[in-house]
Amino acid sequence: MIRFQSYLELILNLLYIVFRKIFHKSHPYAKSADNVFCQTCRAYFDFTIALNKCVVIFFSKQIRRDLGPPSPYYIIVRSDSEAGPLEETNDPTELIDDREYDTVVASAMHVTKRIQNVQHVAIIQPYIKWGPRKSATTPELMLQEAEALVRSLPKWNIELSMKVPVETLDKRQLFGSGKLEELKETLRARQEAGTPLTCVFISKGTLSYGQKLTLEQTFRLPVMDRYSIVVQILRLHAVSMEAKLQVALAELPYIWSQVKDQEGSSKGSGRIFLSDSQRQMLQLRERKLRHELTMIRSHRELLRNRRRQKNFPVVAVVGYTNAGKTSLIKALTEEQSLQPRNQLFATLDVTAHAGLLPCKLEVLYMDTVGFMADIPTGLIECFVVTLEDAMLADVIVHVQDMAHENCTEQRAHVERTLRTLMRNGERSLAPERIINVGNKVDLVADPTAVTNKANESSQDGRLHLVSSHTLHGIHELLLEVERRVLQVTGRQRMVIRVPMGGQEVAWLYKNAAVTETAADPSNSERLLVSAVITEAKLQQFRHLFIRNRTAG
Ligand SMILES: Nc1nc2c(ncn2[C@@H]2O[C@H](COP(=O)(O)OP(=O)(O)OP(=O)(O)O)[C@@H](O)[C@H]2O)c(=O)[nH]1
Ligand SMILES: [Mg+2]
Repeated sequence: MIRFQSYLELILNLLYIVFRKIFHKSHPYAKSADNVFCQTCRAYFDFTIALNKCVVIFFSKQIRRDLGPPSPYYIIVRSDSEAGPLEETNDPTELIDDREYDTVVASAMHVTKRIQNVQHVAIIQPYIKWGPRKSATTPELMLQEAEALVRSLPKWNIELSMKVPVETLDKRQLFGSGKLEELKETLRARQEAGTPLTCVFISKGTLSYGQKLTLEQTFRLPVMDRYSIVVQILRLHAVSMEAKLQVALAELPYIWSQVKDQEGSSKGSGRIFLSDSQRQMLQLRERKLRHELTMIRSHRELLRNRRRQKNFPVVAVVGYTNAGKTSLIKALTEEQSLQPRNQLFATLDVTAHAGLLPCKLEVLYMDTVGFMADIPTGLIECFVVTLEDAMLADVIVHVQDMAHENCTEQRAHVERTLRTLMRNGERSLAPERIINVGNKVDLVADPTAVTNKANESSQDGRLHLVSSHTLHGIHELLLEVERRVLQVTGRQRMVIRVPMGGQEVAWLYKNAAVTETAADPSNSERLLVSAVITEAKLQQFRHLFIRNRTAG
């Protein structure tokens, strides 16, 4: 493979092109930029992205030999902005079933299509013992969360879990030599005692290429970090094409960071070495994925506008993964098709579910992807598209798992993430838009003590205790949702007296949520219509009917 050693070499090559342009205008081998494969030459072009988005394509040594003339390289330089229209991906499934990509991702992340295969996992939870970078959570809870992640993958068995103190998580070697030898011995002893191990899960956001290489060489087992385990779970749970494409996009920053680490590391090569054509494939893949997701985003926008037109108030249900968001929506809407699962990241698609408030106003509840601490932002960013809908909701219900030991930390993490998301969004995180819900109280021995503690640390008002299983507190929560929806959307409940059989009733049915009609006991020609109506619609009603009537 040929690489430019210096700018001087590049300049010489550019001069060479000019020279060729003048004297040899149409060389048969000089193909246009994006033409990666040259059939005529029966060989490949090496290509790379270099210097200011310039795509530089040049022939390999082999081709130069075939070409004969003593010229150095043929290069074609073209700026990215000149690139032709993006190849349309008519069938996005091609992006999901791509064998060439599968090889790359399997070697970079150990992520595999054979998720359903049995795995025997050893979990190692590194934690910083003291200092400013010490986690607010205990090592025991961190390990529990790591175990819950592995349990979310069916047929993945936890054979061993350990907590290991470290000074810092960023050293080139995660564990010191002594500790590493100790861990190697523990794993070896387990294997010899008959416990098969197929991989080691180091519960750290992302391991650098160097860290992973050392660990794999020492343990002689594939090593995974949180990012790759979460991607594995997301792959398993992604149902819609949108979710699948988002997961696919979430994998790319990880692969690139490993490649970058590898290039920067003096240690060995070859493990996830990417050929130039594989790099090109990844770049093209990223463009296609972004293109597809942009189309999905505009489709979402369309749906959002339609919903707005229909004037349904929207209530987004957000929270830490496994807190019970799907279960709560099921309890609020009584929709039987919803399937809560005791798995992390069970829900990957934002879905809307219609429900009735006690005043009979129809609202849409949006189920969302759960949050989780220590997940690199690159992974979450891909799901921001789906969360955008949630952030535009009228009211946000933040569900918390009261039975979880780490409830307070989980709550703080979700609040932090919401604030970040809001910063980029159109709407502010005003306290009246947030309802805090403490779920799973049926599992808590002393709910009052838990509530008092939670309310003390709460920034956004009181916590509503519910159980999505026993339905305890659900009616009170519905009343609270109703109060907030009416407040935030400027709706009011009213009883309007209208003529029996007049146009007014039809108009109200069309433009407001009519909850009840009854004959007026004091006037047999009148009807009492109870409705929930926005201020704007009320003005319109007055303008259309009351003013006209007065004028008449
Ligand atoms: N005991 C009890 N279990 C609950 C309650 N609410 C939810 N669960 C259980 O908690 C687990 C997770 O529930 P889900 O509703 O899937 O949680 P989620 O927040 O939607 O999870 P993700 O979509 O994975 O982020 C399931 O096993 C539920 O049965 C509750 O009020 N009481
Ligand atoms: Mg869910």
